[in-house]
Amino acid sequence: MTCFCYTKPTVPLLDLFVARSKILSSVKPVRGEHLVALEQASGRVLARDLAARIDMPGVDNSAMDGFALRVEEIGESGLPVVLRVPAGAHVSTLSEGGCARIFTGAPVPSGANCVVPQERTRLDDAGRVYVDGEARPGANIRRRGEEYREGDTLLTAGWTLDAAALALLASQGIAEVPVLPRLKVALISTGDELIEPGESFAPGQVYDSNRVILKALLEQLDCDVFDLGILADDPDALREAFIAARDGTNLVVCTGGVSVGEEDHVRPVLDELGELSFHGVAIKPGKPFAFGYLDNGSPEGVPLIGLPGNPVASLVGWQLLARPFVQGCQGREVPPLQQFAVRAGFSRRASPGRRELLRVVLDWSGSQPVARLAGGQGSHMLRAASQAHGYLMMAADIDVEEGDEYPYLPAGQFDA
Ligand SMILES: Nc1nc2c(c(=O)[nH]1)N[C@H]1C(S)=C(S)[C@@H](COP(=O)(O)OP(=O)(O)OC[C@H]3O[C@@H](n4cnc5c(N)ncnc54)[C@H](O)[C@@H]3O)O[C@H]1N2
Ligand code: MOO
Repeated sequence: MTCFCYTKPTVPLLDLFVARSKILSSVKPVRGEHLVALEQASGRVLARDLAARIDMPGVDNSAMDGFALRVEEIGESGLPVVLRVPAGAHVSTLSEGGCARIFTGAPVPSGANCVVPQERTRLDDAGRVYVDGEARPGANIRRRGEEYREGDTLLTAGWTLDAAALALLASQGIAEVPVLPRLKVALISTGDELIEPGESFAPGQVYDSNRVILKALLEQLDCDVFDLGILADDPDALREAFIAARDGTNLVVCTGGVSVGEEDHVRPVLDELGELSFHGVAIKPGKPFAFGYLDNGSPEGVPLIGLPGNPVASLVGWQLLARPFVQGCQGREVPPLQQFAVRAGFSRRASPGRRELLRVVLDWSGSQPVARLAGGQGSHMLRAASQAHGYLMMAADIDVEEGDEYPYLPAGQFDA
């Protein structure tokens, strides 16, 4: 008699932080660099350290609209205005016994040692300036090079060129920036039940939500995404797609079909076309996360990340494991997980053998924030995930007690 035995030997699940260091130790940053125009550089990753070309500020200049003068010449009889210095003027010289009308950002004339804001001055009919209150040498003068000097490092290799970084480079007159190549990522959904948003729905079908958000998340990180669409639960289709995906890409990401049922083909096809590194992480949701390599003739192969099909498990697997791997491969610095202690506003039974990442909102109505469940916690329940401010991370096998503190992971850290 043939006996179908579904109980396979249990492979121990990897602890979340062990899985994180394992995947991060596999990072191989993209190589090569090219120049892009500053206005095309938003979100790109800097390929080399960049040094300042000019002192900042480039010249001693005024921090205020007012009058530049010599402190020691301030007296009862006032000072005549002998110069007018708007921003953009050349550096001039202040003659002895006079003061200069000056504007914010304008070069302070040599000889002057203080700028008095106009609100603290009076002007008489003869055009002489009188100072109210104290004036100190150096006041309201931004000194040449006080922020940094020519040759100082401005930004280091691996820096993400966000708005402030671009402004810094523009302030140095830099018009082109050396950046790393974009990471090329192939993206695949698997599942006979999946249909595209916008298509008409029949009971039993499921709209593919994972691919939509993964594409958006990869693009937010400035990856070049090759969207290979939805595949049937069929090993031949998956094999063909993996073979197509491994050529000319730096990474393959797929969702669904990564668990242990006979309709789950990711792991067997990966075993056939490459090598599994690990499969199964002790988190809920997100357990059947898989990481390995597809052979493509190169010594390293192409990394493959298999995310679970359940939508919240896919999102959590992305945020905690896939995203830091992508950042590392892009040449970016990978920040550690941000977490701080927050009180639970509920009690809950622990999940056996897995850390559970509860989707919570923070209630700030009291003196301290309290975490409340954002809604249903099933790994198929996207509504609570969409409304959550973050995750309260429960330890495996330890119940949550209302009023006790637990690590809280703000969701904002997972935004690009
Ligand atoms: N016998 C066992 N069954 C399951 C286990 C297990 O350990 N033993 N693990 C469970 C866990 S945990 C998860 S998570 C899921 C993940 O399974 P798969 O990665 O194989 O995903 P599928 O079976 O293909 O789909 C699961 C679920 O998610 C829906 N889905 C799939 N893809 C998408 C998509 N792109 N967009 C939206 N929804 C998607 C799919 O329709 C299913 O409902 O396995 C458990 N089972
Ligand atoms: O990852 Mo699953 O239940 O842990 O969704």
